[in-house]
Amino acid sequence: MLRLVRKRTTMTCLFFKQSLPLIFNFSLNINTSHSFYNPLLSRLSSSFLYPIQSPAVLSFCSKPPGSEVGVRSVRSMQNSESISYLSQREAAEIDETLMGPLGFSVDQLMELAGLSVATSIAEVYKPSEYKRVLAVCGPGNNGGDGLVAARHLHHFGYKPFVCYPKRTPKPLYSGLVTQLESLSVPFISVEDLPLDLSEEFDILLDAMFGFSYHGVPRPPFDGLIQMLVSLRNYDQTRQKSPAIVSVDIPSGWHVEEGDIGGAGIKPDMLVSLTAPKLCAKKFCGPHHFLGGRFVPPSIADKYKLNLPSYPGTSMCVRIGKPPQIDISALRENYISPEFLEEQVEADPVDQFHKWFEEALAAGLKEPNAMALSTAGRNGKPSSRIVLLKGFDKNGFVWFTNYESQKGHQLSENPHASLLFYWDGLNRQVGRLLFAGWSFKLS
Ligand SMILES: NC(=O)C1=CN([C@@H]2O[C@H](COP(=O)(O)OP(=O)(O)OC[C@H]3O[C@@H](n4cnc5c(N)ncnc54)[C@H](O)[C@@H]3O)[C@@H](O)[C@H]2O)[C@H](O)CC1
Ligand SMILES: [K+]
Repeated sequence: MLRLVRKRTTMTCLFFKQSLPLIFNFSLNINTSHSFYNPLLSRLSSSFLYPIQSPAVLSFCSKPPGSEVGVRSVRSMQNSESISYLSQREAAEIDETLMGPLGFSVDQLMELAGLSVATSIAEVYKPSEYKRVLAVCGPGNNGGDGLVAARHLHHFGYKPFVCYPKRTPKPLYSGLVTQLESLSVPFISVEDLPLDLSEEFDILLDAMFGFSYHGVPRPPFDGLIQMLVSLRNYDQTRQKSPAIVSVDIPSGWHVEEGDIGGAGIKPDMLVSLTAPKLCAKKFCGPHHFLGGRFVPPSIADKYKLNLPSYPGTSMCVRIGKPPQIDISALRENYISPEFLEEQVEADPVDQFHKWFEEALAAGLKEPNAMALSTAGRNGKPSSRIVLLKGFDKNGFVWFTNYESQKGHQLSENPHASLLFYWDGLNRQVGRLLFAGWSFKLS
């Protein structure tokens, strides 16, 4: 268990007098040539080596020393071997108990299940890349989860489509359909589905069958399942094929034995609800999530459920390890407006002010967070994130503990660098070089 201890200590404001100009770095639009970049750099760096004459002490603040105020524990993710799996009978029994003695309604549980599915998808597949979602919904509650998930995905910024060939004539289901229609979510019949699903959709949400499935699939679901199976087979060569996300059970799989025969759906993501069913042991896709954050302790105790805890207010939690990622393949294509030399403010602080206001207006999280790099007498650099507390023509202000590593390093070597990274604006602003720093007041 990792224990994070946050201490409140004497905070002292360090003020760095800006002695040297800012250099603005920005992400390059890969389609645009930025011939202004070098002249701009050379212009800005021409005064780079001027030594500071008299470091000024300008402003300070300090808080009284306090004691430890917060202890937070971080629970490590349980590994998938120790997690509980339910038989088909247990899953049905839990469902009945929840909706009987425990006082839940099916509407409530379905809403929470569908929301869990939508939030799991949003954790892995961003709408900027995986926008078009086809929810293929079956006749039972698994299909209802799919309808609810489609609604939430719409609100999360996806473009959902629904294929719901066997509608259940109950108010719960017709209500879910009406809600989707009121959002103009298109319903597509099986006949109108494109032959090649991969051309039209980025995510295929498999909400056909859950834990009550038996036997072999009857039409039209046999054909729909086959479409998902063949999609995976023939799309191997494509650069990007749609992600298949299964709700609770990969449809067509035996609820306990899994993909008997090996010719079934191979989802990329499985969202188990309440607890994984036995077939989930056979799931070998990269993303296994748990949803359905409504299990009371009496159920957990009775069925000896050993499940990962949900973080914070999340409606879903990953089971097992996240997939291995090829770090070298991580690459964003930054598309930014052109930034021309004539648009640059003469004073770098004015330019910073302009960009800082843009970062604020864009609603970025903590735009005042900046990497502060310092090195002590031994020349070994260290960086950390600190919060900017103010700036003007005279310098940039943040608070730090005088006794901290950075405090010590700055007392030995007054040179430091600041770097702001404003993701969302595709912009980083740095580096600010300083010489001269203030001393604590109290
Ligand atoms: N407690 C929870 O975890 C909750 C889970 N939810 C979801 O509900 C499903 C289980 O729902 P249920 O209605 O019992 O069953 P299914 O959706 O699996 O499907 C039943 C439906 O399918 C038909 N059917 C069965 N076998 C076949 C077949 N071989 N071919 C064609 N049709 C078949 C059957 O006749 C029924 O009409 C669970 O997995 C979760 O996804 C709740 O939403 C919330 C509580
Ligand atoms: K399913």
